[in-house]
Amino acid sequence: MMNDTFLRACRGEKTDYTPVWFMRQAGRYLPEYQKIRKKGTFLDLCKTPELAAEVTLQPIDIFGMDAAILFSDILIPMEAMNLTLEFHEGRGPVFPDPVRDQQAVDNLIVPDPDETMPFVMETIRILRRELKVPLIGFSGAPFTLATYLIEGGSSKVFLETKRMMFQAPELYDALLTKITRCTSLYLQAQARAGAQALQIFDSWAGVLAPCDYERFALPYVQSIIRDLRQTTDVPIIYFANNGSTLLGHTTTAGADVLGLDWRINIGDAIRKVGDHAVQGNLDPIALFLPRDELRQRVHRLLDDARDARGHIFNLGHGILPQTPPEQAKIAVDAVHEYSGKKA
Ligand SMILES: Cc1c2[nH]c(c1CCC(=O)O)Cc1[nH]c(c(CCC(=O)O)c1C)Cc1[nH]c(c(CCC(=O)O)c1C)Cc1[nH]c(c(C)c1CCC(=O)O)C2
Repeated sequence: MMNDTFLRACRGEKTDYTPVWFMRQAGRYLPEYQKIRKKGTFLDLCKTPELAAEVTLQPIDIFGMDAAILFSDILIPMEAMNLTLEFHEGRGPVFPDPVRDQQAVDNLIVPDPDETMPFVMETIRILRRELKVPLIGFSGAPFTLATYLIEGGSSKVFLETKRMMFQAPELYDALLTKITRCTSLYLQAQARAGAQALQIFDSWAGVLAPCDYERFALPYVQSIIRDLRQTTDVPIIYFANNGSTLLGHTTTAGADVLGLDWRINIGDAIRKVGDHAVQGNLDPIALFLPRDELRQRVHRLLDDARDARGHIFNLGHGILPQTPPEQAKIAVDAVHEYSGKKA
């Protein structure tokens, strides 16, 4: 029997209880992950379907989340676009050749996802055979992906990205248009392979002024979602991190579900986003609260979200590597018990 509570909540249908999963739920806070990760590099793990599937399943088996998220990374398709991608321990992703001029944009290809990323599609097929909860596929949003390409890795102030927007808007648009096409095809391929929902991560949307978000980030997300609506009916989740001041815009992205970070009260957000389902939004560091306070936090969040047209409990951003696994368990159980899941 398939547990479809998560998919029903995405579509705004009534559910017996509130479904829960955590962004970055497969990862370094789990000793079980560390054990497999030790055998090779992060990119090797992403590209080995049996192992990627195994680490995807770990949090489901350990904590009983209501959805699984494919183990991969938003930057994997950037490699397929013809870029060199490295992960440096302690520093995160690095693109040694940043994309900052016309020639670098011309060098990018729009890859066939089935040919260039067969390991992703194979991981999805393995997972669909093994899972009893829905599988979420994902991508980065074009703006967020572009920041890594233009900056050459992670950034704090995004000077090079904003400089390109403001001083070379045509170059910026050419780059974003290629990333958008790649992402659209990549998500469609994930749905064809068996992904049952798709999440678009816009991790850096919140660094933009609303007028720049509207011009330089939102149209590309809208374009991807329009394409997806032509080819698949899986629910689409759009997570614009640090985006509570952008809700007037993000509601026009075309998604079924809006992901929320923790900087806004979820009840206030629900009043603003009308007929969308919402996903979120516990501060990931609230998982470090003493047990009873953590449980109370979870209860309060569920109370605040009671008028939602669909609520998927999640963190407001990814779970931190330092999180004690037993604290994740307390939160998942609290969501299930308080929202009425039968044992
Ligand atoms: C911005 C971003 C990235 N990747 C991702 C985002 C968007 C979400 C967010 O905002 O957090 C998305 C992502 N990355 C990973 C997943 C797997 C699925 C899951 O959520 O469990 C997902 C959905 C695995 C990962 N992606 C990465 C790891 C750690 C790799 C390791 O094991 O050493 C994992 C498990 C590496 C990664 N990947 C990225 C960074 C900045 C880093 C290094 C920083 C860090 O260490 O947290 C880019």
